[in-house]
Amino acid sequence: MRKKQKTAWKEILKWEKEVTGTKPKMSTTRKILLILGFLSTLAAIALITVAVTQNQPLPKNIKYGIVLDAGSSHTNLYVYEWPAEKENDTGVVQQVEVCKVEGPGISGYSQTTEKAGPSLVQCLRQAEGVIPLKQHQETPVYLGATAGMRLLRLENKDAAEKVLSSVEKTLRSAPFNFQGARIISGQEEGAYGWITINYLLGNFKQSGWKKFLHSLKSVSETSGALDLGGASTQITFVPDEISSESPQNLLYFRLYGKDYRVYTHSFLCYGKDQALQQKLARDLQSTENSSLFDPCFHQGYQRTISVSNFFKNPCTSVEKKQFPFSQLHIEGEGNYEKCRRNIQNLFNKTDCPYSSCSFNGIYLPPLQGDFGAFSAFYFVMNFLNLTSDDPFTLDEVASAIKKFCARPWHEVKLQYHQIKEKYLSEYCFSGAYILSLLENGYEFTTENWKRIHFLGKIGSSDAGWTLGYMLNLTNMIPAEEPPAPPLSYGSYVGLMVLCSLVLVSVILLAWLLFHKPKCLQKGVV
Ligand SMILES: Nc1ccn([C@@H]2O[C@H](COP(=O)(O)OP(=O)(O)OP(=O)(O)O)[C@@H](O)[C@H]2O)c(=O)n1
Ligand SMILES: [Ca+2]
Repeated sequence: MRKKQKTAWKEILKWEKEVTGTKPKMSTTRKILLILGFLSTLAAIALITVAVTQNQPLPKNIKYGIVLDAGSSHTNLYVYEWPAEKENDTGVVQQVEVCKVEGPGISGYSQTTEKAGPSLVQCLRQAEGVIPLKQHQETPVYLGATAGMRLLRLENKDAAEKVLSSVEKTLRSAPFNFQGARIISGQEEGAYGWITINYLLGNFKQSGWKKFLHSLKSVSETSGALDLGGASTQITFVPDEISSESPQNLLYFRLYGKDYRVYTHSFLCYGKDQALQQKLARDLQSTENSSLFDPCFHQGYQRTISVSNFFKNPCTSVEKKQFPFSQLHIEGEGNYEKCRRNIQNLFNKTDCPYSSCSFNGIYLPPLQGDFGAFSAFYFVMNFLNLTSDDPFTLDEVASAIKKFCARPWHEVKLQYHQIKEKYLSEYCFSGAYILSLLENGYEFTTENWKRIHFLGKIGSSDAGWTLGYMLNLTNMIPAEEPPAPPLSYGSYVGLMVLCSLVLVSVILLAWLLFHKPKCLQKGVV
């Protein structure tokens, strides 16, 4: 190979000697240019190597946090993780584990309060397996209880305190850093749900073009949050203009250097389980015997409820009445229209002391922007196959629910035998209730219906209040935008490579122009 090359060179020299009649000779300028070119190439290579190696991100230092969502129907334990050095960035915290606690929500332990804490042990063990042993002690653990415990506190304060003590005892005995177990307010629940989805959607901190484009628009580009639980429901959004009519519904946040004026309201007793209880309590008022035909259950479905326990609940106690029977037999009729009319009675639209209201005389400013609807809004719509990316119209949704409600129970049960009977039997009611709440309660129309997005997860994280709660308690959302390098690591390296390539090309071009190899000279080619 080398021999071949040598011969080729000899040939070229010979040919050059023949053409020019002189020995090939390189001028001093060319020599300098050649050396310069060579040195520049070396410099460019060195520059890229240094950029890539010196600025490589350090090995990730992961932090963890645990939040238990003690809901009315059940408790979920969430484990979150984030890179320590990016703590204040938006969208860096993500859910890595969720564990559903066996049995009822903690408010379900009102008769056996000492068992509330131990019910959480299995999920705490699961979290121990996910988080590296050496980080257990530094991992914060929070428990927030929602509407189920708010109701228990109203019904029996002592029992509610005992349940909280029991869960606190268990959480303190876990190897993590216990940070508190408390009942959060409906306002907090709404606000943290709104923070969670906007954090996960990346709506708080914008960079580059997005920031520029958004600065041109006057409206705040956040998404509203609709949360439907078992015992309460929350609506939270940034209205177009805020009036100070109902200060208890307004919250002010400063996040990443921007002010947000947020409207929120939590309706206790309007979660889907308590709404059903309320509906049954009203139906009972006009019942003479122990049988009740219910249009919101499928035809052929039967359920028996105990009347004595029924009115202990603060959501139904106003309807309390003496009945000559202790058991009530409910029989399904499967009639969607009748069910909607029946549910409508839960929303009192007559009195409104403000410029506009949702229902029961509660202030609601005009709806604004997109909404993320999660928890039971998602569970129910997902079951009914109504959550596709190409959104269904309000009419399509109504007719799908109507069709589902009209199906006989034995057929539904056969098709969905894997689904818990409690859930399955109530999807007809829940579908109708969701439409009533959104259409009659909040007054969503055919037009703005398409701005509701039913979502279970955003990325790997569940939509819900827990992430926002942890972000707030760990001070992970700064009020002011933290200073950030103008370029990301990837863009920086890319730019270095591009500049180096341009540099080499310019030098090569200059060399070619000065050197003028024979092949580029006129007449040779
Ligand atoms: N696959 C599922 C899961 C849950 N549910 C129902 O959805 C409702 C709400 O669940 P969730 O959002 O978990 O409510 P909680 O957090 O328990 O209640 P709250 O927020 O009111 O305290 C409950 O009635 C539950 O039975 C459902 O229909 N289908
Ligand atoms: Ca909930």
